Amino acid sequence: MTHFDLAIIGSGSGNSLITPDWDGKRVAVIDGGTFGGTCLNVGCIPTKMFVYPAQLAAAVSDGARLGVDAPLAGVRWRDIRDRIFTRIDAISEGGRRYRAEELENVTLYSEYVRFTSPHSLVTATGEKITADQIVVAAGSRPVLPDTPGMDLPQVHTSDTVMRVDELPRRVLIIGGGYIAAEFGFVFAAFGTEVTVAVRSGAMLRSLDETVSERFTAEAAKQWNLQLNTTVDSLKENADGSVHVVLSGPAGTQELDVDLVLAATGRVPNTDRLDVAAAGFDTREDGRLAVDGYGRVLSSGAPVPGVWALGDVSSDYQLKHVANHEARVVSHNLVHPDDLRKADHRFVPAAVFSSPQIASVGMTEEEACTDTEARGVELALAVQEYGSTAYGWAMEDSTGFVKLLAEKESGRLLGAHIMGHEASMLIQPLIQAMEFGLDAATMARGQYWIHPALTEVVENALLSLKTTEKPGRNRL
Ligand SMILES: Cc1cc2nc3c(=O)[nH]c(=O)nc-3n(C[C@H](O)[C@H](O)[C@H](O)COP(=O)(O)OP(=O)(O)OC[C@H]3O[C@@H](n4cnc5c(N)ncnc54)[C@H](O)[C@@H]3O)c2cc1C
Ligand SMILES: NC(=O)c1ccc[n+]([C@@H]2O[C@H](COP(=O)([O-])OP(=O)(O)OC[C@H]3O[C@@H](n4cnc5c(N)ncnc54)[C@H](O)[C@@H]3O)[C@@H](O)[C@H]2O)c1
Repeated sequence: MTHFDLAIIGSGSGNSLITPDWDGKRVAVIDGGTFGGTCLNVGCIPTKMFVYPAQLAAAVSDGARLGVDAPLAGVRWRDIRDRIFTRIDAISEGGRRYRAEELENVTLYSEYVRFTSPHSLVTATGEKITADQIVVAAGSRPVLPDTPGMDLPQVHTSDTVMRVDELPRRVLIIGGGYIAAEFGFVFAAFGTEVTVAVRSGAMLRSLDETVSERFTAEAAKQWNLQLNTTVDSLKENADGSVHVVLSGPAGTQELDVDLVLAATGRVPNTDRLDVAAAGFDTREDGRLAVDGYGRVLSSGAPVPGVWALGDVSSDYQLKHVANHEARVVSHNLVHPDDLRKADHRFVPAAVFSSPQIASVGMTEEEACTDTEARGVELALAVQEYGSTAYGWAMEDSTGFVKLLAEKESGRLLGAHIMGHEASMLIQPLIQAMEFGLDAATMARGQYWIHPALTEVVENALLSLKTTEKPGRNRL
């Protein structure tokens, strides 16, 4: 039995908890997977490193529309893959080595672990660990549908698909969420024939309805998008390809593909931690239950010295949220008399597909319910990229900014952007929401560079027709 001041389960966002506050104290970092967790190894970072070259390839193909004829000579998948993972694997290994070998007060256990009581753990090889404080940052993992044939080696999840040896000629993606949207774009831009099978009638259904509707329409132009469709079975053909049977509105369809990507959501890793042995509460979807300070709950009450953060417990499976929660827990671990709460009021997210999407705050449906319940009027504006000078330059016909605000106060309730660099355009709107800047002041209280694409945000704010008086001088 080895005792620590702090034990951290998970080296993703959990790794950032080892601040100078812990110098001279005994810390255990426990991770049975690849050091650095999901975002670094199989998530945000490698996907975006594929998305960027995909954008280059797509821009070349799109050039003819603007009078630039530049044929795409080819995409070197292996070179792209190796460049990405040479860089990432070195970062992961460097982080592992630093924790395992260079920090004297830190012990790294490269094993999976489970609870035996609220403050004691046992590793897969039977090593017993106890700690005064434990942080569960064990993340989530992909979940596969129970379709016959899902165990074929040609079936991948986001954990493995980025490392395949060859760019597949034909891909089936199952699911209509974030991962389907991003990988659909990457594969299609690289020249793969992409079929996306979605159970419901639209992609990205968790997002604002206008975004979901318009993105689905754009996706249908780029991929063989099969809506209201289930995958009935997958079978290996003699040539190593996969025979797929789908059921949809047109009846049964059959097709052959070279690779299948299951992008059907992620489940928290709580079930592998035996949290029942520690008496911790879980939510209906399996997440570990925490309070606003990140304290793990047991029968609704915080367990002293046990914390959780990130995908294993959060309402959001997003890295910037896991990072924020890690900062909150990091503070709370060493300031028991001055606990901080996580701020989940305005959590933004972006989907790095084509078109790109970014959103923050309420969807239209949520804003309608919210304003109705509070008896206030809702203001809504949809501003097309194509209505601004930069939109003309791009000959853009799909991008838009949608804003939702309280009519009288001009307080922004939600912002949704689809189009070129949506993830960057949204940042001033996130800032306005977080710092309470009203729409009219935001629109007229500052200069907007002409003719930058940000003018579409300025015009969307002006189009809101809120009735409030701007709080600062008009420019
Ligand atoms: C393909 C993909 C793309 C993504 N893109 C984005 C993006 O662009 N932007 C964004 O904000 N988010 C993105 N995400 C989500 C983001 O990666 C996660 O929200 C984030 O990484 C979660 O961090 P975490 O610290 O909670 O968990 P993780 O980083 O998953 O860390 C958990 C660690 O715990 C270890 N572990 C689990 N169980 C045990 C156990 N019992 N014992 C010991 N160790 C254990 C695991 O091995 C893992 O290393 C993406 C996710 C995926 C899959
Ligand atoms: N850019 C980003 O921030 C980013 C990118 C990728 C992933 N992520 C995070 O990772 C999470 C997981 O991504 P994801 O795309 O796997 O999940 P998701 O929840 O976004 O989408 C899952 C999709 O699979 C469908 N589905 C679920 N079970 C199914 C089944 N049995 N058969 C057919 N379809 C099924 C759902 O209806 C949905 O369309 C995301 O929710 C997101 O939080 C974020």
